[in-house]
Amino acid sequence: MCPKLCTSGTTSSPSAAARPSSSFSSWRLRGDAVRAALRAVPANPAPPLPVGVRRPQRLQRRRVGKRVLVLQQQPGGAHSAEQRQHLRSGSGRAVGAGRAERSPLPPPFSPHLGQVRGAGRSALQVQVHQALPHRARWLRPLSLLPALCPGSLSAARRAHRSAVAAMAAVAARRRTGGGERRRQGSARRNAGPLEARGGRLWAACFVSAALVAAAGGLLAWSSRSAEDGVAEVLARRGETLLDKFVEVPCSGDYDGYRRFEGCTPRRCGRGVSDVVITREEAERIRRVAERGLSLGGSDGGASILDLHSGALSLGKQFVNLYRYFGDKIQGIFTEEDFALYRDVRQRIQQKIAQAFGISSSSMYLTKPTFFSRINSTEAKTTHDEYWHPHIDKVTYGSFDYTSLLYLSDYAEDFGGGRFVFMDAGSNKTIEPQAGRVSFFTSGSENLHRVEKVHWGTRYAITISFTCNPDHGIGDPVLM
Ligand SMILES: O=C(O)CCC(=O)C(=O)O
Ligand SMILES: [Fe+2]
Repeated sequence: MCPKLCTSGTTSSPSAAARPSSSFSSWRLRGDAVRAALRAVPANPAPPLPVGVRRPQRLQRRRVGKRVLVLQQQPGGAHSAEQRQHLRSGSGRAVGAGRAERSPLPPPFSPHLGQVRGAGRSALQVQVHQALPHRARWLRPLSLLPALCPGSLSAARRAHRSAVAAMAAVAARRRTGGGERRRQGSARRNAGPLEARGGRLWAACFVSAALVAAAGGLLAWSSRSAEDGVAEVLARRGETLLDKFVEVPCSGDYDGYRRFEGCTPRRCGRGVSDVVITREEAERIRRVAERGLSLGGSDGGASILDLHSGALSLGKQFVNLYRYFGDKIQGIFTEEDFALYRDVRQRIQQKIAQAFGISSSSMYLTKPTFFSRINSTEAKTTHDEYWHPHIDKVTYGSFDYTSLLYLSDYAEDFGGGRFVFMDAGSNKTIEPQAGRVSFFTSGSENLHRVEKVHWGTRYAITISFTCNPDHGIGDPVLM
């Protein structure tokens, strides 16, 4: 048994010279110790980009029916030069359908910025605006106050002015003595009824405004979870969905790629199932993720671990787990962990094949396949910005079918962090729960994003499939 984590069919092992030397006595090393050790690692020359790796494009247009979707990528693409270097100089464990190739670029969250343009009213309304701060939403109904009771407002203002005048008169009387008494009396007499009337109106108005604010607050509360726009919940946490499937018209995205009949989507859509993977299995996989990610972790809120390439978030960059930890990672993962991964992957693949009416054997696991761990820590680099709307086929190229296996529970382990399909008119959300599998065709018919995580930690694993055998990869295995 190879003590290192390998991908089936590969024989290469990390160069000993490139490994951190002394400080790695245990895989339990975390954070600062790991960072310090890695600083001691000499930089490696960057070989050319692997064949087949798509260079990030700054602007991509996708046609969805009559609508034009413009996707803008952040400057620098998905990875900085430094990050690319780390990964390119990795151990080269990836295997595509039996042929060796170098490690792919890591998967991290697509830092794509979604933006939609369209002709007139038929344009797809992608709601990417920033949510108002929570308190501002509560206050918003108060702006309706003048419209609700303008009369009472002016009466209240008049009453206020009269009261001020009366108080001024009292002060003047104190200053000037009894001569002013008569005038003050009349001022008070004039102010009295007005003040009372205005006060009552003001109180009534205040109460109604408070009611409106409360109702608005309630609305804001319910829509806060959606963060933006109208949302329909496709899968609620707590329910057990057997086989939920919603068909959506395919985009033309697949036309730009070689078609593989019997696999390339002709029928598009999205599905959710809570019975493919058990909660116990999800919890076991989550423990694998926790162990792997405990070796590193992003300074920002989003960390990934790609079992296939070995890409692991560390600070503001990525390192290759296999390269930098070498033999030291033995003990982190067991044979059973990988058998479980394979089993889970197979069952998800079969589920997808069944839902889309294709043969499971025509689909191939593709890269990247990765664990994600998200918390509410502020993003430090664009790689931490997981919440941007994106299309997997644009982001990852080879994807035809995307699946997500959730490993923790929305509203119990974390707040925010729901998955959102960004549809015209009404977004559709999926509330993660441990063991829930969500899958969908990867084209722009399934534009999506993840809500920001407000508290707690969210774990998931992305497992995706391609129809092109050349883009297929083997399951990661412990050899
Ligand atoms: O974690 C999720 O729910 C979605 C992640 C995602 O969109 C992706 O990996 O492309
Ligand atoms: Fe995605």
